[in-house]
Amino acid sequence: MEIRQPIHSEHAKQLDTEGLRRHFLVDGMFQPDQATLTYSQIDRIIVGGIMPVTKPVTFAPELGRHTGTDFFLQRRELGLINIGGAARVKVDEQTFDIGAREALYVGQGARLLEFGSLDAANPAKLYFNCAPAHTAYPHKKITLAEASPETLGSPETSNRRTIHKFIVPDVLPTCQLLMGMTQLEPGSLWNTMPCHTHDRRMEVYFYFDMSENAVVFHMMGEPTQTRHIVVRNEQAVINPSWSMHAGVGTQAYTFIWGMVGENQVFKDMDHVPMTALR
Ligand SMILES: O=C[C@H](O)[C@@H](O)CC(=O)C(=O)O
Ligand SMILES: [Zn+2]
Repeated sequence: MEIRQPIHSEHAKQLDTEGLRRHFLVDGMFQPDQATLTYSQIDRIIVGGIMPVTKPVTFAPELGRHTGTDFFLQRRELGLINIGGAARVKVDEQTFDIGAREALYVGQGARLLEFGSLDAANPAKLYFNCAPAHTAYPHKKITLAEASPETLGSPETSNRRTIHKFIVPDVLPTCQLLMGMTQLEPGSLWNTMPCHTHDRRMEVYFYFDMSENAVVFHMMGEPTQTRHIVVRNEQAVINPSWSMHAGVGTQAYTFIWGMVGENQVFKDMDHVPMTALR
């Protein structure tokens, strides 16, 4: 498991391209028959990918070595969204079939997790966020139809997109984790612009549905000190609370956002006036 230290905005603004990528970009998340984990000390979120191909991937109690607990989710909750083929996930005695673009919430206290693909030729790709938790809420599958949708933007401003809120208080209770998936309409290239910060929550953006030659210029930094990171298919960016976050692609794309921190109010954002951006 890789550890990322928290970072001050005064340090971040001095970084060059390589430095920004080292601190904020998460790459190579999907490895055959493996789980990959990146632990950010910002709100202690763990970001990762699970791609079972020839055999199931398990989260056995030993994984608790990373968290100093008897088992991995002893004091944590986990949310995942499947961006690949059909998956079967076993959580202790329960079994969940998670199709493409469906989500699963696993509450605190789950000991044994097993992630399998139903078809090795079209393996599941389970992108997950995991955060410290204080109580056990029920495990729950969330379909795309159950995710509370919100369509924003317009073709004129190239930001027409639908925000599918999978893991939010309107859909199910969690300790702190919020997750959703934002899909851009063909020809729309901008996400989250006009942009915002939320000093009370950090956020990770994971981009996918991109062709080999497509890139997203992900914008981050203090609103008056913006920087960009060139992001390719299936890469994620860690956005500290002080950082704005938005992106523009060379083609339409989809991304998963996940947030942890102080509150769970989706609309609790500090909107940045367009005239303030530098
Ligand atoms: O705090 C909320 C997050 O930044 C995203 O939900 C925004 C987003 O998906 C979008 O506007 O495209
Ligand atoms: Zn945000």
